[in-house]
Amino acid sequence: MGSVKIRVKDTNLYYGNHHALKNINMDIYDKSVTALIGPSGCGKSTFLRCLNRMNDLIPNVRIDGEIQIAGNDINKYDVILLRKKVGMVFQKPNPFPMSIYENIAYGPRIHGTKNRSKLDNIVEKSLREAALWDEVKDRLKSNAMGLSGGQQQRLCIARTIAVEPEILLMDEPTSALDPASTMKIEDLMENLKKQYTVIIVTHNMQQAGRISDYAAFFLNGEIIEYDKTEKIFYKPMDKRTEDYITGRFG
Ligand SMILES: Nc1ncnc2c1ncn2[C@@H]1O[C@H](COP(=O)(O)OP(=O)(O)OP(=O)(O)O)[C@@H](O)[C@H]1O
Repeated sequence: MGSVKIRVKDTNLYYGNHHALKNINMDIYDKSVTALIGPSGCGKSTFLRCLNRMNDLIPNVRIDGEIQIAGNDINKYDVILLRKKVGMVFQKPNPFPMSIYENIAYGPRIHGTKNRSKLDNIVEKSLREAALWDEVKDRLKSNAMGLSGGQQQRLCIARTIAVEPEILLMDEPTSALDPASTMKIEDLMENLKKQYTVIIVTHNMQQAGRISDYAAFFLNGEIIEYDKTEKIFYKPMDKRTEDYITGRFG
């Protein structure tokens, strides 16, 4: 377990009049996987989007409180740099309609790396870290849209890693994938957490149990319980957590 990487203080979020996140306080640890769990509509994705200020793009959103990364208020960052530091992988793989190589090289180029051999190195390193290199090394020039869904999702992970983030946000990254691809991504998480702070939204309780170190149970915009995953799963303090974990609702 690492030190506190993200500190969320007294955070509320409103979509117009709808109070979607209620007084969230949470320390998220470096070099570990934190799972956000809870029934549909409880605010997990909204919370994830707070961490890289993606909610700023949605009209009529109001956020108060403070979120710090390594002690610094995220509102004080340049938003482009914040999103480089805090990468995001979405539910549906969304590769760019260009070659596998270009998908990975795109971000580093935008951030100023022009040298071809440096880019080659970044592409190889990122694809290796995302456990995709061996499958694609002979067809880096092929269009990424020709990859399988599971390969596309690992490509999206590689693309995120390529700009050297510190934090990886994953919003149900395996829910559109078959079981074999899901296992590959779960295996990958073990390695990713050695380098990054990983935060994952998942509806799959087995998955949360297998891959996360910490779990936060959300309900109606509140965090009901947040602790080591073992504790949340085997000795929850709150009856509502227990009911959710054991499948009584949600
Ligand atoms: N752009 C938006 N505008 C208005 N309300 C929104 C918006 N996005 C989400 N909401 C509302 O905020 C609440 C929380 O939604 P959110 O998507 O964060 O939940 P979730 O826990 O991620 O759900 P799911 O598990 O179904 O993805 C819901 O009531 C939802 O309808």
